[in-house]
Order: sequence, then C-alpha cells, then structure tokens
Amino acid sequence: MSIPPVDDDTMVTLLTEWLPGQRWFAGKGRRLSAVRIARRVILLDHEDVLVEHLLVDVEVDGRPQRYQVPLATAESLPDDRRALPLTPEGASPVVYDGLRDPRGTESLVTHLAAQDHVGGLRFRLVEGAPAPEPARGRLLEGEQSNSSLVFGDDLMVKVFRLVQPGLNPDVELHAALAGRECPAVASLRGWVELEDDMADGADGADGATTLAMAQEFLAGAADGWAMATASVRDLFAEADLLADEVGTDFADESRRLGAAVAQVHDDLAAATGTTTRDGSEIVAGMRARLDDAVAEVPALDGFADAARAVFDEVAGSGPVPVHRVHGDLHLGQALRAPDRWIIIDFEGEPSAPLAERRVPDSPARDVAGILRSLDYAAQHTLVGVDDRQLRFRAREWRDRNVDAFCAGYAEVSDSDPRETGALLRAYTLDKAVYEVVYESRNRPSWMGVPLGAVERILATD
Ligand SMILES: Nc1ncnc2c1ncn2[C@@H]1O[C@H](COP(=O)(O)OP(=O)(O)O)[C@@H](O)[C@H]1O
Ligand SMILES: O=P(O)(O)O[C@H]1O[C@H](CO)[C@@H](O[C@H]2O[C@H](CO)[C@@H](O)[C@H](O)[C@H]2O)[C@H](O)[C@H]1O
Repeated sequence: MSIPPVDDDTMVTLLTEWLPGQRWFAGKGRRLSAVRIARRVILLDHEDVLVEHLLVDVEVDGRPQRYQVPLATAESLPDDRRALPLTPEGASPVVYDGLRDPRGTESLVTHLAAQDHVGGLRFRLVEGAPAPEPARGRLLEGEQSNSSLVFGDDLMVKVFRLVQPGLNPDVELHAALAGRECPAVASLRGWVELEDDMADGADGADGATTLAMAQEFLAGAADGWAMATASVRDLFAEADLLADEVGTDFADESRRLGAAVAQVHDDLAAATGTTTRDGSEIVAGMRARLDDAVAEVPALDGFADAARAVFDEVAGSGPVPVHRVHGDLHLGQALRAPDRWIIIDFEGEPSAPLAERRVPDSPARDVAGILRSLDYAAQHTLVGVDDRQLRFRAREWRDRNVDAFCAGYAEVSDSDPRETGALLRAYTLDKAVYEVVYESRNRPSWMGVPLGAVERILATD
C-alpha cells in the first residue's frame, strides 16, 4: 500500500466538520452528532492515491442517518479546484471527496465492467447491458440530493448519499420499466449494492442495500422546469401576444409530457401490479401532513377546516385504484431528450422511510405534482409583483398547459385527469400544503406561490 489510510478517529473528526457543508447533506441547519464509521473498504490502492468507500452513521437532531462517502487520500489535491478537502489547508496527506478524483471515479466503472465484489460491495450490470469502457467521471453540478457522475457520452452513475436498508425505488422501478421497454425513462445499465448488511430482507432483493445506479445518460436533454419557465418569460416579454402566439409556447410539450407520464403509469401498473386502497387510508397521510403543516406555518391556519373537508370527500369515496408511482414528480424530474420526454429520479421523497415510499399510490399523486409545477412555472416570477395583466397572463399560461398535459395523458391512458375531480383536488391540495412548508423552510419569498394555490383550490367549491 502506498498511501496509508488516515486512522478512524482522525477521519471521524474530519467528517464531523465536513459533512454539514455538503450539498447532499440532508440535515442542514440541524445538530449533527454521534458520527461513526460503519464500514470502510478500499476501492483503489494506487501508488499516489488511496480511494476508500465509507458508510458513515450520524445522528441529526438525535435521529439516525447513514451516508455514503467515497473519499480519496493523496499527497496533494487533484486539479479539480472543487476537490472539497476534509483536511485543513497545508495538511499532508490530504483527504478529499473521492468523486472528485479522476482515478476514484474511474475505479467505479472498472469495478462495474468487471462486476466485481469488493469487501461486501457488489457491482452488477443489467443482463445484456454494455460493459462500460474505463473512463473518468464528470460530476454533475447543480442542486441534487445525490451525486451523479457522467462517463463518456452516454453513461451516468448516481451515487445515493442518504442510504437506507433495502432496494432503492429508483433502481427497482427503472428495472421494472425496462422489463416493459418503456420509452419514457432512461435505460438501466447496472447498480451497486451492499450485500445483506443492514436490510432485514423485507424490503430489498435478497437483503441487499442499493448504493448506486448506472443508467443511460441522455446528453443534451433539457429539463422541463427550464423549458417551461423560458416559455413563461417569453410570454411576459411579448405584451401583445397570447400564450399560443409566442414562439416558445409550451402547450405541445405539455401534451407530450402528459402522454409520457401516462405511459410510465401504464407500464408501472402492468409491471408492478394494481390494487386498491381505501380513500380513508389515503387521506390519513394528507390529514396528518396538514396538521403538522398548520402547526409549523401559521399562514395555513385559516385554511385548515376547508382543507379537511376536501380530504373528507375522498375518505368517503371508497376504494381507490393504486399502483407504484413516481411519488415526487415535478417539472425538474422530466427531461426533454431530442426525441422524447423521459421521467427521472424514481427515488420518491428521500427523507421518507423506504417502506413508505414503496407503498402503491394513486397516479393522481404524480399528475398533481406536474399540475403544481406548471402553476409554479407560471407564478414564481410574480412573487411581490403587483401587475394585474401579468397575473392574468400567468394564469392563462398555466391553464392552457394544464389542459394540454391532461389531454396528452388521456391520449395514452384510459383515464382523463380532468375527470378525476375530488381525488385530484385532494392530491393537489396535499402537494400545495407540503410546498408551503417546503418554501417556508427553504425559500420563504416563494411561499406565496403554494399559499395562493391552497386558497384557489379551496375557493373552487
Ligand atoms: N438519464 C439522464 N440523462 C441526462 N441527464 C440526467 C439523467 N438523469 C438525471 N439527469 C440530470 O441529473 C440531474 C440529477 O438527477 P436526479 O436523478 O434528479 O438526481 P438527484 O436524486 O440527486 O436529485 C437531473 O436534474 C438531470 O439534469
Ligand atoms: O429535491 P426534490 O426534487 O425531491 O424536490 C424538492 O425541491 C423542489 C424544488 O427544487 C420542490 O419543488 C417545488 O419547486 C419547484 C420549482 O423549483 C416546482 O417545480 C415544484 O412544483 C414545487 O413543488 C419540491 O416540492 C421539493 O420536494
């Protein structure tokens, strides 16, 4: 071994300082304690760099979390100026983010191509998937809960940061959709898992815990949020034009996106099976979320009774058809590749327990997610702007695109979201309530967007 590993105690001290500053750290602003290295395995022992794979257990406000942290140790930092060192300036050796080291990233695809077993880590390729060529990975920048690396032109490896025991729904559902040859997702190439470490077997395939997912990378794809907001900006810039007269009118894309989401739903239903859940069981979660939200955000107080009445309507409506769905769909989770829309990130809400994320739900949850996102795209630039004409135009853009999305959905599915009345209304309200809390914590100046939606949904009686 050329570079000796830093001892566990020192590493824990370094991690305690470093973890809270990482973009993917899910406990921002909260108290981190009880940092402990749960596993530590050497991925690459090169003459001038040691790449290790660590699973690190922590407590955030007393609640346990486990993070996946590949780290590199070397005499000096690599060229990447964002190497994110854990060690202080001038230290030797230096410890830094292993996903910023070219040899570290290359070791991931080398192990994948060979389907290696390394100290309990199993690298697996989907049957028939091309073995990746050795290559250095490029980290995607931007707001993400995980860390995604792109290799060459068409491979992406997403390293899950917050790790829960069992099979991750992203891999599970991409695999299920691959079995249906669903065109509206990127194809799954492989995954990395930890052999029966901490799963009880109930959740994951043979008790393994998913650590990473390899999938087709669609170079040049634009995300739906960027496209939709560009369209709204253009509309606002053309005072004399209607939404359908602006060059970047988004309605055709909304229609295609609706068709893609319906395709994903049909394939998920066929691949994972359909069942029913009683309306009262479905709204139990919505009611609980509302109670928590009202306790946290006083602005919701005046809406609580009317919101409960919307949920009551679904509670009394009997069985609701359900199947596995995306669970956290918004325009940022839809990518427009040159020839089609694809839906990404089937992980569900990362902070929810895996078992909860894998419960079958109504496809109305995903439809509501996109409808809310179209409203956001139209309204978010008008926060604090007192311009009646722009507000009118924003609503016009939203309604036109909501209609187009639903029409596209109905072209593929045998149900039209516009005909699902009380159920879609409850899911949309539930999402808007969730967003009020999300914005109050993360972007308080945007809170008016979902709050306005809550008011509007409740006013349509
Ligand atoms: N298959 C893909 N092809 C091209 N880009 C992708 C693909 N999947 C994800 N991306 C890009 O990577 C970003 C992060 O992916 P995502 O799955 O949402 O990760 P996270 O779980 O970290 O939020 C997306 O916003 C998108 O820009
Ligand atoms: O991190 P995730 O992608 O799982 O989702 C969280 O962050 C989203 C913001 O990035 C947030 O989405 C809300 O804002 C979007 C615009 O930035 C908008 O398109 C969505 O409709 C709206 O819900 C999401 O709620 C949150 O869970």
